[in-house]
Amino acid sequence: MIPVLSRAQMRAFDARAIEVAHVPSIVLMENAGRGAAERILAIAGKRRVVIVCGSGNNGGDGFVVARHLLLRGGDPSVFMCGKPEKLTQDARINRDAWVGVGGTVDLLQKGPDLELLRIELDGAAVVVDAMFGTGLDRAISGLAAEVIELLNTVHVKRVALDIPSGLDCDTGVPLGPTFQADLTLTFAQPKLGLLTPRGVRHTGELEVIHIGVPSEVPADVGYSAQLLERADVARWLAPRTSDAHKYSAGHVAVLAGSPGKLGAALLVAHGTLRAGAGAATIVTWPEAVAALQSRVLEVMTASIDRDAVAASIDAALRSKRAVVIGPGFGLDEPARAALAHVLASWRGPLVLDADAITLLSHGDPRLAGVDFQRGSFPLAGPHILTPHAGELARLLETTSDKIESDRFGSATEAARRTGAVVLLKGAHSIIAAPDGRLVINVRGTPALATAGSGDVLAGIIGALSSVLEPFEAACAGAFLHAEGGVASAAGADRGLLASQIADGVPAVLRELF
Ligand SMILES: NC(=O)C1=CN([C@@H]2O[C@H](COP(=O)(O)OP(=O)(O)OC[C@H]3O[C@@H](n4cnc5c(N)ncnc54)[C@H](O)[C@@H]3O)[C@@H](O)[C@H]2O)[C@H](O)CC1
Ligand SMILES: [K+]
Repeated sequence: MIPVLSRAQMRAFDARAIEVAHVPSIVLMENAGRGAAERILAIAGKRRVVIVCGSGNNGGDGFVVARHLLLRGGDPSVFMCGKPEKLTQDARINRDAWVGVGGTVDLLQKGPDLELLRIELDGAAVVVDAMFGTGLDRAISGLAAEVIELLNTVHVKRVALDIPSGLDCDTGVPLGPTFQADLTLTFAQPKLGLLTPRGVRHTGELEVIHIGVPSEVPADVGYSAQLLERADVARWLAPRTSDAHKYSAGHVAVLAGSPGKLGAALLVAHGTLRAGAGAATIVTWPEAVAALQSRVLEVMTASIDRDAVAASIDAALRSKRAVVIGPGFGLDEPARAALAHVLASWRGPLVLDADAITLLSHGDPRLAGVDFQRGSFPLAGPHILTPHAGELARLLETTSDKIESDRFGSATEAARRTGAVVLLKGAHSIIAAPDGRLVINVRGTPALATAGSGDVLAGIIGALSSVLEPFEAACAGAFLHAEGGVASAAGADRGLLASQIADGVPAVLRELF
């Protein structure tokens, strides 16, 4: 896993690299700028690269990029937006080094100067944003804001150094006018704000440039989250042994579906089986069972007697390894009674999704005996909640907008309050544990935003939770779901069916082992 840092942690990181690891800041800047220049040269070749530098260290990186491009046969052109007398020490050294190799700097000081920038951008291959990085602490205004608006309109590949100027480093919320990058080359470690759905819209593709800091530094200074990597999932999941039989691989009960919403139950079961469960049983309402019997081949069914909810669920859950509850299950009294009984009696892995989360958020004391809003820990056992922003907003009694503005904080808060692992869905799913661990899955494709996608995810996690700890099951589930979608979408950004996401999973598993 790759540590993801906040603004404050990034500052501590720099300080530690400089003071404890004795890597001078000017060396870090050189490594950052040279690494970025290599990447930009690969895109632009000999074509023009326009670099706009601020007066802080982000601008310093920009001067280093310019020098390396020029020395390797590129065609850099440098503008400075900011007062030369405000250049930081390292930025000044690198401005002078750029001038020393024959470079020039065009100062942008007033509106009409933008015309020169516009002319230079015409026909350029790349524009590099080196205006603000982790030092940004307020909305960009004045001439710098006009520069950003101009850069955002030109048809030139936009590359941001470290962070797109204008984006909040911690939340990914644009503070005002914000550079719209196609590619962000971030230095040393990914930053939190680059990985939220809002942040991603400004970040574009994300690449990390190593700047020569010893690898133990992030752990020394602490980090807020971790990026999930393929190797993590490969380490957790073991290949099946040759003597596996269907029950040793785990039998998952799926409490889902209701008349008119049978697809949800089928998709959960499909996801469960594709992710390696040995068997799946859909446990649902009698009329849903009747309708399912003509449709399912690989899945078993059991019905919940509305007059004997507890007894019929007990019978259906006997010898099951994990339970998934919620998709299409309903919000009526029998559904509530079923959920209350499962919460009170089932002590194995439990994945709560969709209607189960909505029922929980109504705060019915019969469900868990405790009120979430009072900050207690009502869910006992290895539980995983898989809300989207709207469901989490209901659970935390807030708005989706507030959740989206602080996804990391919201997921962490929900995990702390419920005592469950919380997977917050979205363009980048995040997984929070009650102990504060936070993991981000950046894999996936826009094609995953399709009806039933969440049902498949719940099913995949259900299968994994019968063989892994809940936190690992949720992380690995997010990975398999995303990669299954990528495999089946085959490059398309839409048109994917939820069942195809599940169908992509076995090939992803094969590649992992
Ligand atoms: N990660 C590393 O190890 C390295 C990072 N480097 C680069 O340094 C920047 C951070 O540089 P810093 O000088 O701290 O700040 P900025 O350049 O981002 O900003 C300059 C300055 O601007 C002021 N400011 C903040 N907000 C505004 C605003 N809205 N309008 C006007 N002025 C504003 C504030 O005072 C800032 O200090 C990091 O991102 C990397 O790119 C180094 O290369 C070393 C290695
Ligand atoms: K920048």
